[in-house]
Amino acid sequence: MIYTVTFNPAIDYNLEIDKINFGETNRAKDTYIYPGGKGINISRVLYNLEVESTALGFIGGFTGKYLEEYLKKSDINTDFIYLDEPTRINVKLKSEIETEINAIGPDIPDEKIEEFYKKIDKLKDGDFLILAGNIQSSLRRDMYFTIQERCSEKNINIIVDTTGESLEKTLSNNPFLIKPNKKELEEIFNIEIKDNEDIIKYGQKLQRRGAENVIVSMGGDGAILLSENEVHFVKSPKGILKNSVGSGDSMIAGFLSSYTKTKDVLNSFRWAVAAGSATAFSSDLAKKEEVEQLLDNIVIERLK
Ligand SMILES: Nc1ncnc2c1ncn2[C@@H]1O[C@H](COP(=O)(O)OP(=O)(O)OP(=O)(O)O)[C@@H](O)[C@H]1O
Ligand SMILES: O=P(O)(O)OC[C@@]1(O)O[C@H](CO)[C@@H](O)[C@@H]1O
Repeated sequence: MIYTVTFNPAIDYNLEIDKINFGETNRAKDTYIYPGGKGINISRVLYNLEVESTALGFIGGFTGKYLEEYLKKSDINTDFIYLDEPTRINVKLKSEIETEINAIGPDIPDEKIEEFYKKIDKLKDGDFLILAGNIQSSLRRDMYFTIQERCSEKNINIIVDTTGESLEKTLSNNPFLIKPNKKELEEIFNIEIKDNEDIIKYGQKLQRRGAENVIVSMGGDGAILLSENEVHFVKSPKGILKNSVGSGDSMIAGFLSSYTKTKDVLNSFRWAVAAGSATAFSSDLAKKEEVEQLLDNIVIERLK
C-alpha cells in the first residue's frame, strides 16, 4: 500500500483575477476550491492514475470535514487524526503571475502525534510512505526523521518532499526519493543555480548525504533525475499554463504510479514529468488521459 502523510493539509482557494491592485478591493473573475496539501494531492493524482493509496495526516474543523468528505466521495482511502482547530485555507492568486499565500495551520498536540505514530507502526514491508509538505512550526524539524526511524526495522520505501532543515535531516536515513525544485536546492546550499551542471553538482551532494534518487524539478524548464550512477534530463512538454499548484506533487504520483508496477526508475521519471505538466496545464490536478497524452512526447536525454 502507498501511504501519503500530510501534517498540514489545506483547502486551496484559487482566485482568478485579471490584475491585482494592492490596497484596493479586487474582484475575482473566477474561483475554484480544491482539497490541498502535498500528500493529499499525491493521493488524488494516484487515484486519477488508478493506483490505490491511503491519505494519513491531521484535519480539523469545518475545513477538515469538507476535505475528508471530498476525498471519501472520490473513493480515496483516508485515515486522519482529528484536531480541534480548523484545517488551514491557502489562497492561490492567478493573475499575470501566480502568487500563493499559505496559512500557518493548526497546532498538533503531543498526544495526537502519539496517535499518529501508532498508525505508522502498522505499516508493513513493501509499503511506500510519502512524507510531503510543510510541518507546523511548533513541531520539531526532525519529525520526518523520527518517522523514518520508526520504520527502520521494516523494508519501507520512503519518499520525502519538503524543504530546508526538515528535508536535510532525513537524508542520513537514505530516503528512496526526494524531489526538491530548483529554488529549494538553491536554499539548501545557499547558492544560485546557473545551469544544469550546477543542478547535477548539488543534486549529487544530496545523494552523497544519503538520498537514493533525486528529482530536481524546474517548472516549465523540465526536470533532472539523479539515480544510481546516472543522470537524465527531460524537457517539459509545451502547453498553456493554467495552474501549476500541485505539479510537483503530481510528479511524485506519476513516478509512483509507474514505479510500483515496473520498478523501472527511468520510465517512472517519464510518468513523473508527464503528470507534473498535465497538472500545470489543467485547473485541477492531472487526469489519466491528460497524462497519457503527454507521455509519448517525453524524451529522456542522458547527461551522465
Ligand atoms: N509551465 C510549465 N510548463 C510545463 N510543465 C510544467 C510547468 N510548470 C510545471 N510543470 C511540470 O511540473 C513539474 C513540477 O513543477 P515545479 O518545478 O514547479 O514543481 P514544484 O515547485 O514542486 O510545484 P508545486 O510546489 O506547485 O507542487 C515540472 O518538472 C514540469 O514537468
Ligand atoms: O505549506 P506547504 O505544506 O509547503 O504547501 C501546501 C501547498 O501549497 O502545497 C500544495 C501544492 O504542492 C497545495 O495544495 C498546498 O496549498
